[in-house]
Amino acid sequence: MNIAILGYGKMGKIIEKMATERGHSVPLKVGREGFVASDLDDIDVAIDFSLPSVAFENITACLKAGVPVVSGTTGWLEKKPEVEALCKEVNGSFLYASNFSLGVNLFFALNKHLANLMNPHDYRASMLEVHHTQKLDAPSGTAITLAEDLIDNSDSLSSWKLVEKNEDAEKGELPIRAERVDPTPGTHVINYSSEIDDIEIKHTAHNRNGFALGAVIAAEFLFENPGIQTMNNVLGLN
Ligand SMILES: NC(=O)C1=CN([C@@H]2O[C@H](COP(=O)(O)OP(=O)(O)OC[C@H]3O[C@@H](n4cnc5c(N)ncnc54)[C@H](O)[C@@H]3O)[C@@H](O)[C@H]2O)C=CC1
Ligand SMILES: O=C(O)C1=N[C@H](C(=O)O)C[C@H](O)C1
Repeated sequence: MNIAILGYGKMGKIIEKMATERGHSVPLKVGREGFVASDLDDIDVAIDFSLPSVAFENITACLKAGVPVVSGTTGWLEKKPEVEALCKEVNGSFLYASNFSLGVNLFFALNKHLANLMNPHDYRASMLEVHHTQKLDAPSGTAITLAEDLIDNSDSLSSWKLVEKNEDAEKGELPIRAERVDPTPGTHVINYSSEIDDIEIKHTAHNRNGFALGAVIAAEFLFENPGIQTMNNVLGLN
């Protein structure tokens, strides 16, 4: 495939390496200069790992040009319903994931199962995410997915809150703490605490390779399977 990489930063460079190793070409790499519609001629799929402030514009430009888009940028999700509406209107293809690594997608499934198991019991849930200091958004997109899935499987929680200390959350709120420590690629911890004991699950990314490989595999899948897709569909985790 001819892949366009929108956002040629830390992730974009690894995605280029993974895509090339899997036999794809990367004729278009876009940085802060942006792009125009004609740059997308001959592009089969675009992969956007850019900035929260430009992701929406990049994605909608691709969809309007008839180019399928894999979106990994976090921190812009209030506009995702608008993107999905546009995607349907133009009969396009779009796949967003807050995290493309196989390990985190398995961790998402584990989180839902654990939340369901813990639901009837008297434990206080909390979350910690740790990332590098260049990260622009907090909490991470992955933490938001984990929080939404946990809350969906809990009768006592109805929302999440970004906090300095767990005690800053009210009843019914899942506290999420965000720490910024270099060079952390991404760590997520979910803790259930009682007077008697703690239960904890943790995912630690050792590098960014899993995110990049997952994004290229998602692009291959989207090219073959048009429409609005998910990582669960890509990985057969449904
Ligand atoms: N979903 C996932 O699995 C993952 C998502 N991410 C997310 O991907 C995004 C990028 O992460 P990094 O590569 O670490 O950031 P980065 O800051 O290293 O790279 C972003 C790049 O976007 C470029 N850029 C600026 N304006 C642009 C424009 N108009 N169009 C295209 N590119 C433009 C910047 O010059 C920069 O090189 C972040 O939102 C991050 O949270 C990161 C890792 C995994
Ligand atoms: O910005 C990052 O680096 C990461 N962002 C994604 C997120 O916000 O969850 C995925 C991963 O944790 C790395």
